Amino acid sequence: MMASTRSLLRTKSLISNLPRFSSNYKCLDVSVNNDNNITTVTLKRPPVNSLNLDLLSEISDVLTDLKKSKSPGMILTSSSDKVFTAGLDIMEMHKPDPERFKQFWYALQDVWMKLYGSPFPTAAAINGHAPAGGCLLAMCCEYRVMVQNFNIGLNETQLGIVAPIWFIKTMLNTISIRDTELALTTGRLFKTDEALAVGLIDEMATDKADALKKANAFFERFEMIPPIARAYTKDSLRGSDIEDLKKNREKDIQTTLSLITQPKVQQGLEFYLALLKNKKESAA
Ligand SMILES: CC/C=C\C/C=C\C/C=C\CC/C=C/CC(=O)SCCNC(=O)CCNC(=O)[C@H](O)C(C)(C)COP(=O)(O)OP(=O)(O)OC[C@H]1O[C@@H](n2cnc3c(N)ncnc32)[C@H](O)[C@@H]1OP(=O)(O)O
Repeated sequence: MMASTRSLLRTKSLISNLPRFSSNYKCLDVSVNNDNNITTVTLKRPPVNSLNLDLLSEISDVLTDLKKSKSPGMILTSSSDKVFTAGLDIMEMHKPDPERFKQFWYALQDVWMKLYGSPFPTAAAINGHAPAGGCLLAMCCEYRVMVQNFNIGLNETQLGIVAPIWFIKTMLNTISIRDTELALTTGRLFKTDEALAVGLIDEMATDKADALKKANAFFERFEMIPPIARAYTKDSLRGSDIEDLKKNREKDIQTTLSLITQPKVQQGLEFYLALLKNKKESAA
């Protein structure tokens, strides 16, 4: 084979392996670092990146693309300078239309299964608050770097709701059983330094640039590790949690819908929404 043909074929195979990202994302920026081919996925759904059906569907799509293209790794971050994500969009849970809620919850399950179980390594550069669903996304990643002076945690009980079992398993995969129980029952939000002390995050950063630099450095650990060995090992650790949800997916949707539509839970959400609004009014 002529050298020029070989090089053309090599170029073609490189091109076919490059991640193909839709340019139509409305709530995400997706960029690939030329130095290490790591993809940075930036959440951009102002004001607080709350996770609604649209945003979750886009995250799910990008995770599929990354897996197909055999990406060497992904960093999740936010375009906001104070919120990573405010968690699930409360408006999807307040007086929900049942059909829409089912789609919403299905999309959340999809994101969780794909992110928690991704064969490629993942890191979160947490450059703002990460309550509830925000903490969940960060914990799905394998490594967390968080900018100082923000909050992270599963605070569901503070809203009068209960973190689903797969949220809990994700925290148990991250911190101790004892710390998980204390954190969940009290709905504790940890400041960055407290999160580091308990192991909820791996490193602190001074700002977003520092967080991205440290997150990028994480991937260097895998330079000499065969990706297949890495992926199988991760699956051995996390796969059974994912299988449990796969088996109970429909039941999980139905149970969540029936819990969330309980009048007491709806009243709790209304009260919480009012608190958020009042906070703004009293600050003005
Ligand atoms: C007995 C059995 C019971 C029950 C079982 C019940 C259910 C079980 C089933 C389901 C479990 C569901 C699990 C849910 C997990 C979640 O993720 S719930 C969401 C939790 N999120 C939060 O608690 C965060 C709330 N937000 C904040 O604390 C602050 O907004 C934040 C610190 C993130 C940012 O602060 P700041 O920059 O000052 O912004 P504002 O507070 O001013 O907010 C700007 C506007 O955004 C609105 N907003 C904030 N968070 C959300 C949100 N999560 N969803 C929708 N909207 C949100 C806020 O109201 C402001 O709106 P406005 O501009 O006033 O219109």
